[in-house]
Amino acid sequence: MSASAKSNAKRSNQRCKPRASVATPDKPGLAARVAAAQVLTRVIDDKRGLDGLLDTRHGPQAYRDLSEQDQGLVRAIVTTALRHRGEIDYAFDRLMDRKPPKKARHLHHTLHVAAAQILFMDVPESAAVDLAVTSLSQEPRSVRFSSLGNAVLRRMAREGGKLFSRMDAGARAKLNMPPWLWSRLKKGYGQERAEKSALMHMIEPVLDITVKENPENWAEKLGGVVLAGNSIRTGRKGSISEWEGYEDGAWWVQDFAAHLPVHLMGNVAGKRVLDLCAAPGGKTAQLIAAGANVTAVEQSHDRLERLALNLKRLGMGADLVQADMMEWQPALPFDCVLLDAPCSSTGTIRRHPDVQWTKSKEDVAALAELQAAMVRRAADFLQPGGQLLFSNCSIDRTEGEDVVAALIKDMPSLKLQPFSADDVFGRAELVNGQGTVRTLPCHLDQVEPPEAGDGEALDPRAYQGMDGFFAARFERI
Ligand SMILES: C[S@@+](CC[C@H](N)C(=O)[O-])C[C@H]1O[C@@H](n2cnc3c(N)ncnc32)[C@H](O)[C@@H]1O
Repeated sequence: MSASAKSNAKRSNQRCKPRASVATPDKPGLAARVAAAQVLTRVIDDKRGLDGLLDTRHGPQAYRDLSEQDQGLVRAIVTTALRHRGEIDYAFDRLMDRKPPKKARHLHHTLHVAAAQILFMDVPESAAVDLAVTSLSQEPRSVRFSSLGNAVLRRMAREGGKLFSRMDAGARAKLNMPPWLWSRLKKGYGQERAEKSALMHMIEPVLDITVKENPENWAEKLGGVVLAGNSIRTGRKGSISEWEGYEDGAWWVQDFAAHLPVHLMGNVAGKRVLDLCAAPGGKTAQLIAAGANVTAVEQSHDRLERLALNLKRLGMGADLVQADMMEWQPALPFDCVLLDAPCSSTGTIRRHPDVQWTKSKEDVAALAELQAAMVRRAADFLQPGGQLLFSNCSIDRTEGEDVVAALIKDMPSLKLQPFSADDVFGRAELVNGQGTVRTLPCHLDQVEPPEAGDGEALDPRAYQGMDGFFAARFERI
């Protein structure tokens, strides 16, 4: 071969080298593991939310190309890896003699995907190890780590379970929370409630729904229990569109905690109610079901569309406005305003274990400032004597109690109307000394699981707990 042909062949070989992240999914189960590592990379390194990444229209190509069954496997692996992230790091720290470079991200995420299966899932360990090592050896950035991966994962399969034998459940759960969030919880609510909440984060809960009417009837049909009012804890997880009553719009998914703010507004029948930051519309639906005339304001076009579709399924109507509430101006003041403000969503970690890895204390501080500005703006939309309900799904006091404490000091036109246990179905533990409602994942931990039906038997802990939420009620002077 001539020198120039050799050099052309070399160039062509270089062009043909497999590009980063293209692994040949030639073994059963490999494509799902490759996709799981990609999704985990986007959550941890790019701080992207899991819901968007596991969307069958917008998720990464490697995920969208999978069968429905493999997509389910990816979801299970990634959520397990996120729920147990601290334990997995702890195990690797003890089992690796030589630490790989921090920037070896493909290696890092592939090992986490394998460890989630080995330590916490019902997957044959040999398959989890073999597929991880194949994935490493097919990826140019990681090929040099494949024997290291093989050694550490085999060791994890042999010794991983024993590493935790002397650690109590609370200490294990604490490992799985980023240190900043753990110290906020401990400082805010004490060691016991912080540990119990961390434990709840490790279990995916069953779904709660709110029904338009006949809660007892629906609880029986869906194998659940009535928690209070129209809120039902079903005995189920999974694909809701196949459940009885979904098509007919008899109910919508809403955690017990998320259903409280509208309940706390009292009787809204016949009142003009402004629902700010309204999508996807669980609280809009509650307000309409309670007989209010609702104007719902939402900034995001896509999310407003989703709200409209949700109301359509429920056979409900409201005035829908796409606007930034900080700019919008209504023609007339309202009797009541609900501001369910954007927040860090740290109260929803049980259902969204990515949240604690995508949000930071800087995000919390910025959101708390935004919430304070939003409450001030929301007060302008009320007539004198009108009621403002401010809520969000953060478990950080910075976004709840602290916002309210500052408003009490410097906003004389708003008077806090404290809640009592009677406002929350007699549950005194949900009302704090400030007179605001503070729920935590460790609350509502005595729910009687429904009688076992013929469906999948669930961990009884999946029936306990609730989302973290905050709610404060003001009167406009
Ligand atoms: C926590 S979610 C609301 C959940 C909703 N209330 C429910 O119960 O289904 C917050 C919503 O506020 C919207 N939002 C954020 N900033 C806004 C603004 N300046 N004006 C109007 N909506 C806003 C977001 O797009 C998001 O849909």
